[in-house]
Amino acid sequence: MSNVYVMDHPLIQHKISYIRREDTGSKDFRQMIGEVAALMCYEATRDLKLQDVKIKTPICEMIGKELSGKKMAVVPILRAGIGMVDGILNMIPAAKVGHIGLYRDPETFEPVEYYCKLPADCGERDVFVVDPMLATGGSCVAAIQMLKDKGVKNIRFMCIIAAPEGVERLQKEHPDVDVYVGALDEYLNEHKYIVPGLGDAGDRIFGTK
Ligand SMILES: O=P(O)(O)OC[C@H]1O[C@H](OP(=O)(O)OP(=O)(O)O)[C@H](O)[C@@H]1O
Ligand SMILES: O=c1cc[nH]c(=O)[nH]1
Ligand SMILES: [Mg+2]
Repeated sequence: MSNVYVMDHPLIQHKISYIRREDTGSKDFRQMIGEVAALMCYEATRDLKLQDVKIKTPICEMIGKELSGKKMAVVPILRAGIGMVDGILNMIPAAKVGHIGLYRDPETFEPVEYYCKLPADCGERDVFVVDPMLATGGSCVAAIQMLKDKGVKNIRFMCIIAAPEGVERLQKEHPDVDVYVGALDEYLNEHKYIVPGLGDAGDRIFGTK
């Protein structure tokens, strides 16, 4: 079974409360989503492997450390996932970026695929799938399956707010995928929105409602 890490860092909690507020406008919402993503990326990369490297400072030679693992890619689930990309690239500038377009059908709540463009070598990369919201889990389960179908083996999923129902489904359908959650909320309402949540993340990032 995969691991689920719920963030307890005070800065992350503080910023999530700010974006939850209904009176936070798109400009601040977008900025905070990026900041939370960067902080979560910092927490979610604690286990990256290091190797020794010989370097020379202006003073002397020394053995330093450098990342030794596989190359990485970040894959946002469109649209809302786009809001997390820059924050993660600030931490991992060499990561490549793939895009998976899914929207949730408002009647059936099932994900509908409309776009997929991934780095050609994504099968050789460790992939972070990112989306601010994990509600029923349908979207992230579908996105992760699309990546596995392209040969990606090491996948992590990062979201800012999750419902327990979605986490359970994701763990059941992809037990090999570790999950990084900014805040674990209470339940889904009759429209499958997360309660208390923050509303529709995509609309709030892009100002479309
Ligand atoms: O876990 P689920 O029940 O699948 O719901 C979560 C999905 O819903 C939202 O996307 P939405 O369909 O609103 O698309 P958008 O990002 O274009 O707004 C959200 O960003 C997730 O992708
Ligand atoms: O609460 C929710 C559920 C799905 N998508 C969102 O943007 N918010
Ligand atoms: Mg949306």
